[in-house]
Amino acid sequence: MFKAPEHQVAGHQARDGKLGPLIDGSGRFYKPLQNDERGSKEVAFYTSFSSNTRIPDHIRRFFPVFHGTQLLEGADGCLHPHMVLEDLVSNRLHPSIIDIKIGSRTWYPQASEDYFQKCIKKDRETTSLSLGFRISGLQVYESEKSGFWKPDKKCTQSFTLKDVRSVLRKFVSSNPSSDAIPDCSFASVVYGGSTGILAQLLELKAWFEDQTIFHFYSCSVLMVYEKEEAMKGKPGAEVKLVDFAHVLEGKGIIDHNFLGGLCSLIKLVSEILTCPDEQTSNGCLHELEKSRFCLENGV
Ligand SMILES: O=P(O)(O)O[C@@H]1[C@@H](OP(=O)(O)O)[C@H](OP(=O)(O)O)[C@H](O)[C@H](OP(=O)(O)O)[C@H]1OP(=O)(O)O
Ligand SMILES: Nc1ncnc2c1ncn2[C@@H]1O[C@H](COP(=O)(O)OP(=O)(O)O)[C@@H](O)[C@H]1O
Repeated sequence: MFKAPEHQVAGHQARDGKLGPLIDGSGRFYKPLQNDERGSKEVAFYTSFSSNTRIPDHIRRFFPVFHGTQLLEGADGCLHPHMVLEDLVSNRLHPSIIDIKIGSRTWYPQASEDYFQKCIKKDRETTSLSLGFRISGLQVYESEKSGFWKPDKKCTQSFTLKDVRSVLRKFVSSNPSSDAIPDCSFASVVYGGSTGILAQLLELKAWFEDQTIFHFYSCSVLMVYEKEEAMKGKPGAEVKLVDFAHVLEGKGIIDHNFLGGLCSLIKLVSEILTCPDEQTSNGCLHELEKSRFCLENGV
């Protein structure tokens, strides 16, 4: 029985008759091929990546395993080709997830004028240009009672640099939805340690300093952890890469756009580990949370 994934934080969603990813509980994630060239480009990337013997195993583990394509019925009732991918969160109960779109430019060389204009507008209006990445979506598990803190798309799209710093703290805090200063309770176990997120990002960076096989435009780093594990001090946070609809051949050139964004993310995560107590203001989050509080409480 196929259904829309419970834990999707960004991207196109299967609802209102529109196509979006599906899962069937078997540990596989079925991503529909978009019907312009994006779908076929992503399949081409997975096919090329899967058979490329120059990708070391310690790097391959950052990518979802690709199991080919399959025709499935979409939300519109018609059959559509889907990429069959490893479901990156199927082994988790309450995954805290953040999707970070890397690169100061999300448009690729040779993109159409319309696509370029659309991307550059988003890059300028978000932190992509200033910071080298933007947060595309997130959910942070808080408790059985309050569930996930999941800012809506409008809020996420308006994150300023200050918000991004704050959200990266909230992501590893036990009080993400509160107006209080994020407590960063899980920073050391999630971001730190020899196998934590910072170590994984540094491993990826080392590869990106060398690899000239691919250029990853508009690709996201997904960071995932489970609060229950973090509370017990158990490592288990993971960094993954998703969305390869705009990957180009690297042609012997370093992917400076991705590498720059990755370095910037590494810097911000490192700062949280060195100064977990630093106070941050929530910017738009404050306002949105205040209005949500007012709505919920009839104020
Ligand atoms: O449709 P939209 O406006 O939500 O835009 C999608 C983006 O959502 P955003 O608004 O930036 O959060 C979406 O971004 P996320 O994956 O959500 O970060 C993609 O950029 C998508 O384009 P493509 O499939 O990568 O070519 C974008 O899809 P297209 O508009 O290019 O179909
Ligand atoms: N292999 C996967 N396993 C689990 N979740 C995934 C996987 N790939 C993507 N997702 C979820 O779907 C979201 C959107 O994925 P993405 O590939 O960027 O789609 P789109 O091309 O529509 O933007 C991600 O933010 C993540 O929450």
